Formats: sequence, C-alpha cells, structure tokens
Amino acid sequence: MASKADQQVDLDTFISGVEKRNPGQGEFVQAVREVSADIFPWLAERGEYHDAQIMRRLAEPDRIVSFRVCWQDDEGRVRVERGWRVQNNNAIGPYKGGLRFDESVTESVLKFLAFEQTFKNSLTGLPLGGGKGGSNFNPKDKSDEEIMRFCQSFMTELYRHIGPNMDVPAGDMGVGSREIGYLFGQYKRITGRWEGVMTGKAIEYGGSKMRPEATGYGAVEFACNMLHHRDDTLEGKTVLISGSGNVALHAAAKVIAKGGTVLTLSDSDGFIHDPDGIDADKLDWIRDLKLERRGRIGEYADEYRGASFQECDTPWRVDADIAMPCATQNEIDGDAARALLGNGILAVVEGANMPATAQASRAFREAGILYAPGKAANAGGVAVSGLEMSQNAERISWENDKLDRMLADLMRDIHERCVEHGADGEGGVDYVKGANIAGFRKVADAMLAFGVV
Ligand SMILES: NC(=O)C1=CN([C@@H]2O[C@H](COP(=O)(O)OP(=O)(O)OC[C@H]3O[C@@H](n4cnc5c(N)ncnc54)[C@H](O)[C@@H]3O)[C@@H](O)[C@H]2O)C=CC1
Ligand SMILES: O=C(O)CCC(=O)C(=O)O
Repeated sequence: MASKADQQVDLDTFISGVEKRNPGQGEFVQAVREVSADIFPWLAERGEYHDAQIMRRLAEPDRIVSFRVCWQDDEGRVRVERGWRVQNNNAIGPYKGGLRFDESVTESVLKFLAFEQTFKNSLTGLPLGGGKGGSNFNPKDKSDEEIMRFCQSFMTELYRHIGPNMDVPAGDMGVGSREIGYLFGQYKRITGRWEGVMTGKAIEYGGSKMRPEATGYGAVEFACNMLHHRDDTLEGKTVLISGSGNVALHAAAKVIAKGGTVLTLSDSDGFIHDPDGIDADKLDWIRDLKLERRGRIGEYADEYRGASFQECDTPWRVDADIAMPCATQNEIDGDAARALLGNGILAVVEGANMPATAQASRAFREAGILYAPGKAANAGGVAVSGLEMSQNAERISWENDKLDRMLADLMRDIHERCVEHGADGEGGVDYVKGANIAGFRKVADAMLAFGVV
C-alpha cells in the first residue's frame, strides 16, 4: 500500500495533468480535484482500479458535442449562441442530466456538472449514466416566442445525439416546464416519435408526478435523515435558502411542512430576509411572482412589512440553524463559510450543484458540521427522472403517494450509502467522502467489467 506522502504525490500529479488538459476550465478542475482527493486514498488498497486508470477515464468525458444555435428575436434580428451536450459516462445506464440555459454557461461549467452527475446518478442506485448540456443563451427578459424559437433551434441539432436508451436530458437552471415543452415538441416533430427522450415533461404528455418537487423535497428529506442520525429533527429550526427557482421554492415548501422556519430566499439581484419567517401563503405569493409574473425577489420587501431586501448580497451572514444553497455553483465562498460557522450553523445541505467553493467546502468538513454535498442531497430530482423513464417505458403513470414514498426511500438509501463509506467510527460522518466513494464504486466496477474501452 502506498504511503500517505506517495498518495499525495499521485494526486498532485493527476490534478496537474487534469489542469494541463483542460486549460482555463476552473469549475471542472475544482470538481475533479474534490472527488479525487477522496478517491485516491481509497484506491491505495485497491490496485485494480488504479491499474485500469478509472479516475483518469472518468475525468475525460466520453464525448462533448458543441454546436451553433441560430435563432431570430422578436425584432427579426439573427442571434447566434453556442450549445453543448457533455456525455460524461454511460457505464451504468444512458447518459442522464439536465440542460442549463444561462449566460454563465461555458464548457467548463457543463463538464463539471456532467462529471458530478455521473457520481450522483450512481448514488441513486438507478441505472443512469452522467451527462449535462445547455447554452450560454440568457432566457431572462425574452418573450415566450423567443424562448420557443431558441428551444426549437437548439433541439434541431441536439436530437441527433439523444434517445431514450442513449441520452435523456431534463431541465436545470433556466430550463423549466415551458422550455421542456418546446424542446420535446421539436424532438417529436423532427423524429415523428413519441418516446421518453426527456424527463421533467408535464403530466399531460408523459411527465411524472412529483418530478418538479423532487429535488427540493429530496434535499429536505436528506437533511432530515442527517438530523435523525444525530437524534435531532427539523422541527423548530431556522433555515437560510438561496435561489427562488425550482429547487429553492420546493425546498422551502418542504421545510415549512416539516415545522422549520424559512428566513431567506434570493435571486441574482440579492436576497430577502423575513425575520417572521416565509410561511406557506407568502411562498405562494413568491411562486406567483417568479413563475407567472417573472418578477424579481426584491419586490417581496415592498409587499411584506418587516422583511428586508439586501441588494447584491447573499444570505450567509444571517443567523440560522441550517443553510440550504439552492441557486448556483460557488455561491458560498470561504468568507461566507466562516460567517456561517461563526454563527454556529448546524448543517449545510446543498440543493444546488457545487455551491461551495473549495475553501468553503474544506471549512465545513474541518468544522465537522453536518455537511451534505449536492451529489447526495439534490439527487432526488434525477432519481424521480429515472422513475419517469420507467413509467414512460411501461406506458403507465404512478400516483403522488407512491412516488412520494419512493422518493423518501431513495433519499434514505442514498443517506445510508454515504454513512457506509463516510462514517469515521466515532459517530461522525464525512458525507462528502461517503458520497464520492459510494458513487465511484458502482461506476468503477462496471467499467472494470467492460475491459479497456
Ligand atoms: N431542477 C432540478 O431538478 C435540479 C437542479 N439542481 C441544481 O439546483 C440549482 C438551481 O436549479 P433550479 O432551481 O432548477 O434552477 P432555476 O433556474 O429554477 O432557479 C435558479 C435560481 O438561482 C438564482 N440564481 C442564478 N444565478 C444566481 C446568482 N449568481 N446568485 C444568486 N442567485 C442566482 C436564480 O435567480 C433562480 O432563482 C442549480 O445548481 C442546479 O444545477 C440540482 C439537481 C436537480
Ligand atoms: O432530472 C435530470 O435528469 C436532471 C437533474 C439534474 O440536472 C441534476 O441532478 O443536476
């Protein structure tokens, strides 16, 4: 077995190779480094994975498709964006993962998301490989017609690369049920086939009940599992949530249902803080603001006296028991992590993908708080997408209560897998390490079985 010093040299050499092969792709290198730091020591006693270069292969996407997306705005001007699909690994099932439309999208962002998705999907226990895609198209301030034209143009290229047994995209930031409708409609129009090629569809045309809720609800379930493991509950706890999109709003609803108090929500303009708590009625108002009126979160402070809006700021300095970042990557930096720890935060539960910078993540792990990485905590969304694929394949539709139970079971199983590989033997659990190793093992064993491919 290699010494600790040799393992560190191996890891450093590996990461500098990743950096060289992926210049300027900071998010991707960050994600690979975080996973590898847990996997390399574990590989030390498992030479077969090392000899087969499994980590090196996982950090090299199977393929990346990049394409031009040309569309016309309402003034008739021709606009040109870039689209991508990153197919990271399909060892255990078809590539699976969302599409993101946001001006911040780059190849690096999509590569990190596809890499993370591979481990997340493995953790669910379902037969799902990892992929991600999207575009730097900015959907903010676009009319419905412009969104439709963009989605149709995007799918006119993407359709060649996807299929129900090949690659099954879904939504992510900027891609909700409206966009899935336009994308799926165009796939059907081009191919003439109705098939389960996308998830997150509306119920009327083959979507699964509970899919919109699954990521946010699942993250709160995961939080409850962690607290339960320490003989604690969510009831009476105060919770900071960032974002005000699909994940954030459903996480907030579930926190309220479990007896917690939601103090904050945010968008890219800033955050709102309501010391009285954002209750179910106020949350309905926000849902209408965001999903129907497509307004900005700051308007909440005009509607509800006692609440404040902090422009260009994040919620992490507000005193609370639990933090749930549900907006975007790297939204908690080292300073924000120190502020949370300084206020005695009990748990950080990631609804978003990689919302903590490397410094923040290290600070949470060193402090020994309950810290759930996105690949475990937000896996409920893709898990119910997996169930949507099963329902489509069988031409059936399951009811809410069955799916609710299945989601709770899936989240409990994911929690157990993290504990199995992350328990320190003294009552503590390193959930990041547990999720990385459990996610890696299943994919790695499948890759070993296939030989050198
Ligand atoms: N939708 C899903 O099922 C899943 C989503 N996720 C992750 O959860 C996160 C949120 O995704 P969704 O809720 O689906 O997207 P969404 O588009 O519905 O909402 C995103 C929210 O984040 C806010 N936001 C974006 N950039 C921001 C910034 N720089 N600062 C502050 N707020 C910002 C937006 O204003 C919006 O409220 C993403 O990291 C996504 O990858 C993870 C698993 C599944
Ligand atoms: O449901 C899916 O396939 C996508 C979910 C997703 O993009 C994610 O888990 O980050």
